[in-house]
Amino acid sequence: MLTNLEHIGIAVKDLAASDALFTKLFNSPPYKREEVVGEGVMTSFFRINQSKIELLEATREDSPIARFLEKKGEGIHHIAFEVDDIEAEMKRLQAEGFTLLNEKPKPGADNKLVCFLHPKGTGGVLVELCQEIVPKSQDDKERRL
Ligand SMILES: CC[C@@H](C(=O)O)C(=O)SCCNC(=O)CCNC(=O)[C@H](O)C(C)(C)COP(=O)(O)OP(=O)(O)OC[C@H]1O[C@@H](n2cnc3c(N)ncnc32)[C@H](O)[C@@H]1OP(=O)(O)O
Ligand SMILES: [Co+2]
Repeated sequence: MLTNLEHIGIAVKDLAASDALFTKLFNSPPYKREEVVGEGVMTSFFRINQSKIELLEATREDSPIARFLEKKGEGIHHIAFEVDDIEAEMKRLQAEGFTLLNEKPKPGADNKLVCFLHPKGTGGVLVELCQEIVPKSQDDKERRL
């Protein structure tokens, strides 16, 4: 089940310059920076109450962000939804005819497992599903309660 709009991803050319711009806009600095090597990105996260904005800068030429910037320039790159069970949701969406861009959940930023849906099948919007990674010990503890 999709439970929440988790974040909006914005592709930027220069993370330092965009951090400064969005800090002014939100009147609040980013709460973290994190590199996701598998995606070829450096991210920066802002929180506005319940809402989260993810800025993404490419760290290599074959990164999806580098390709997007080349073709479309800076701007909204994807929207991400929180899900309670990512594997079940991937199965459901595939059965509904959506194209998954990864067969298995993969590591994202901010302690999440993620999966992307091809924008060609989602009205031209790149959609990310994400599920929080629960530390094994905490998961076990919750099961015992
Ligand atoms: C930080 C980790 C994680 C998190 O935790 O939040 C992230 O957010 S990582 C974000 C970066 N990673 C990804 O985007 C992975 C998924 N993306 C992809 O697999 C590819 O980018 C893609 C969507 C399959 C496109 O790749 P490719 O086919 O190689 O590029 P093209 O440029 O040829 O695009 C084909 C087609 O799709 C349109 N397109 C591409 N990107 C987007 C987009 N972000 N939103 C909407 N549409 C997009 C592109 O315009 C092309 O259309 P046509 O020109 O009409 O053919
Ligand atoms: Co994202």
